Amino acid sequence: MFDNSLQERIRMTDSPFVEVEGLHYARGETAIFRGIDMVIPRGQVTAIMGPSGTGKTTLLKLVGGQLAPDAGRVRIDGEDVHRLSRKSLFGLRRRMGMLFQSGALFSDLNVYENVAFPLRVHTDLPESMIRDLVLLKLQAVGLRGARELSPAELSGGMARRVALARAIALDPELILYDEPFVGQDPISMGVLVQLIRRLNDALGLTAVVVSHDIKETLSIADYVYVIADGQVMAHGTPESLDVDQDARVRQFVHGEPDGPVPFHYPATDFHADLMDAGGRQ
Ligand SMILES: Nc1ncnc2c1ncn2[C@@H]1O[C@H](COP(=O)(O)OP(=O)(O)OP(=O)(O)O)[C@@H](O)[C@H]1O
Repeated sequence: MFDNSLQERIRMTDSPFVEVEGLHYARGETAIFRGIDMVIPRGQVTAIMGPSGTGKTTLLKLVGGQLAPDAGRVRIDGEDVHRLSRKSLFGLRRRMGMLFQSGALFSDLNVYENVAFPLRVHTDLPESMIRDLVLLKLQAVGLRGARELSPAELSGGMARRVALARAIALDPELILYDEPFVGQDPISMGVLVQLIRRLNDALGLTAVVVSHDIKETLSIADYVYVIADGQVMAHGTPESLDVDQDARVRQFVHGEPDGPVPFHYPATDFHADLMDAGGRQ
C-alpha cells in the first residue's frame, strides 16, 4: 500500500499518469527494489535521483515494460503495464518516448533516417509530412544541419541529441529520459534543459528524468524521488529536498563526498584483496 504522504500526493494530483505500487525486483540473489511506491503526475516533470547502481535505469525499464517486477504493479494511464497483451503493450509504447543510456542509434542509417524511423514504423504519414516532422525535431535539438551525417561521424553528445529527437518523433505523452545531459557541453546542456521543460509546458508531456546532474535536474523538476537501498529514501519538491535535514538526502542533493551513502560497490577488505594475488581477478 502507498504510505500516507503518497496518499496525500495522489489526492493533490487529479490523475497520476504513472503509478508504481509495492514494486519488488531482484537480479539473481541481489534485491534491487524492496517495495517502491511512486506517483508520476500527468503533465509534470518528475526526477528520479539516487546513488550510482541503485536501480534508476532498471526502474525506467520496469515502467516501460522491458522488465517485469517480481511483485507489485506499474500502471500507466490506468493500465497495468505487466498484464497487457503484446499488442496492447506495443500500443502503449507508441505513446511513450524513451531515451536510454544504451539507446544507440542505428549505425547504418543517417541522422535523418534515425529520427524518421519511428514515424515509418508506427505511422502511414506521407513522405512530405515525415520530412517536416523530422526537420522540426532536429531543429529543436540544434542538429538540423547534421541530418546527412552517419552516427559514426557524431560526437557522443550529438548522438544523444539525435536520440532525443528520435524519442520525441511521435510526440509521446510520456517520456522517460535516462541521463539526458551526459556528454553535453554547457551550451547544449542549457538548450536540452530548456527543451525538456518546454516540451512539458507547451505540449503537456509527462516527463521522468533520471540524472546525476543535480543542479540541472532540480531546475526543471516539479517533484523529485530519491531512491537508495531498494526503497524511496525521500520525495518532495526540489525546494523541500534542498532544505531536507536527513543526512543521506543532504549528502546526495548537495553532492557531498562523505556521508552515510557509500561510494564503493560492496567489496571485501581492500588490503586483503591486494595481498591475495594468487592469479585471481
Ligand atoms: N543486465 C543486467 N544483469 C545483471 N545485473 C544488472 C544488469 N543491469 C543492471 N544490473 C545491476 O542492477 C543494479 C542497478 O543497475 P541500474 O543500471 O539500474 O542502476 P542506476 O541507478 O541506473 O545506475 P547509474 O546511476 O550508475 O546509471 C546494479 O547493481 C547493476 O549491477
